[in-house]
Amino acid sequence: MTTLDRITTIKDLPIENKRVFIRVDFNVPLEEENGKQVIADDARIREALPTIKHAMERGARVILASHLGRPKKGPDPKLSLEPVGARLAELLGVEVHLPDDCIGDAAKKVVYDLRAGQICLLENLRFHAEEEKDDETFASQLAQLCDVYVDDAFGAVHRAHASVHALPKIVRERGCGFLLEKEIAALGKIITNPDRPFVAVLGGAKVSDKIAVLESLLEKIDVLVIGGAMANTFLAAQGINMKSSKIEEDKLALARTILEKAKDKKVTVALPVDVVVAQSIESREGKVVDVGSIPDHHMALDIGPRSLAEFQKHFDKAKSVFWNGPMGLFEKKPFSNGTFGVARALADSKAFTVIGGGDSAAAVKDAGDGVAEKFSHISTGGGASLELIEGKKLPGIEILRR
Ligand SMILES: Nc1ncnc2c1ncn2[C@@H]1O[C@H](COP(=O)(O)OP(=O)(O)OP(=O)(O)O)[C@@H](O)[C@H]1O
Ligand SMILES: O=C(O)[C@H](O)COP(=O)(O)O
Repeated sequence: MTTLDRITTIKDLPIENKRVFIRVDFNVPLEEENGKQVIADDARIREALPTIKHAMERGARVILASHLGRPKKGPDPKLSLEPVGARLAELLGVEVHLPDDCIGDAAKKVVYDLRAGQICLLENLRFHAEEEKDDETFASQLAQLCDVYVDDAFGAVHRAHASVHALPKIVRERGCGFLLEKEIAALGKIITNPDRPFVAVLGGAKVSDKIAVLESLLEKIDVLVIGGAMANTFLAAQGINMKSSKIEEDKLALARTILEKAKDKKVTVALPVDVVVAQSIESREGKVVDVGSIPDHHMALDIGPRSLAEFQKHFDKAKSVFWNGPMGLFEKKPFSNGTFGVARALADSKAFTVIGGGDSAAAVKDAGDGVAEKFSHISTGGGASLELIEGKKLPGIEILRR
């Protein structure tokens, strides 16, 4: 359910002077520089600031908790939240206390010493395997730290993990932060009550990752625009020889079924008419060819300019757009024009534009100054936004309802 029905927002929770546990999603991309872990994109930290600031200003004792990466065997220094704490301290201009564990005496000591308006960030929740098992004992150890629970970790609400599910189940005073509220409102609007025409733009690497979302979108949209490696499979399904392009052979029949369903539902499908090809993903330059004329030993790595112009016609008429997945190998310059072109075209459209996280959100930030700011909503959740669009009930949201 994509509404805030029966969910209390932080504004209405009794947080003054209380110990308030805020589950955030600080699972940020890291890069190693001179042996140190450096944050490559701090968007998820910035997006959580309104909730954190609100709690501090209202005199709460703020306990932040997050996962980072997927540690397999207990604590891993490379996945410590310490660099995140340092960035947060810079952004807030206050000290952020960092206990070296999220439960037990280390955490209790720091949390119980907090005064009103002070803040701490617990160490990576996934250093305990119990987090991903939704373990109730682990959740009760976290519950010992707090009086009030706030979930602002949209990127993690599709996970039934202890800090997003078992914990709020046992904390009576619970609700959502401003980011979760904003995400539910924007994604909810686009799937429950979109202004029409409603255009979905899907791309990325695999059809298999997006079958469920594709099928559910077909019930709601007017136009389906497909690009990226995903389009290769659809073009091959129509009998086009994609030569060395990345395609999913075992999804050709499924692609045909989706195209038939789209026809039944009167959904217009727009596929690339030209592509940028090269002999390898390492090639320094690409060549634009029509989709039916890909030379031997060449692969499609981006959509071409005519495809972009065709897609643009749909964007110009659209009133709502949902975009997930890049149009090509956008990380490499010769193959980035299609993705950046779609980003700029959507930024300039008058439609309500929503990006479903992941690579497309990163691409929009690289597309040029001011492009990202022009989107109506860029979700901080990849998997979570897709599952919400599919119409699934997400455990971290449902558990907050009264
Ligand atoms: N034609 C293509 N050939 C090869 N790789 C491609 C092509 N088109 C897109 N890609 C690659 O697909 C990857 C993105 O695919 P993915 O399905 O993961 O996208 P996403 O859903 O936006 O990301 P996330 O899973 O992080 O939410 C990018 O690394 C991109 O370079
Ligand atoms: O980055 C994400 O999509 C969220 O933080 C969830 O992370 P996960 O896929 O490792 O559970």
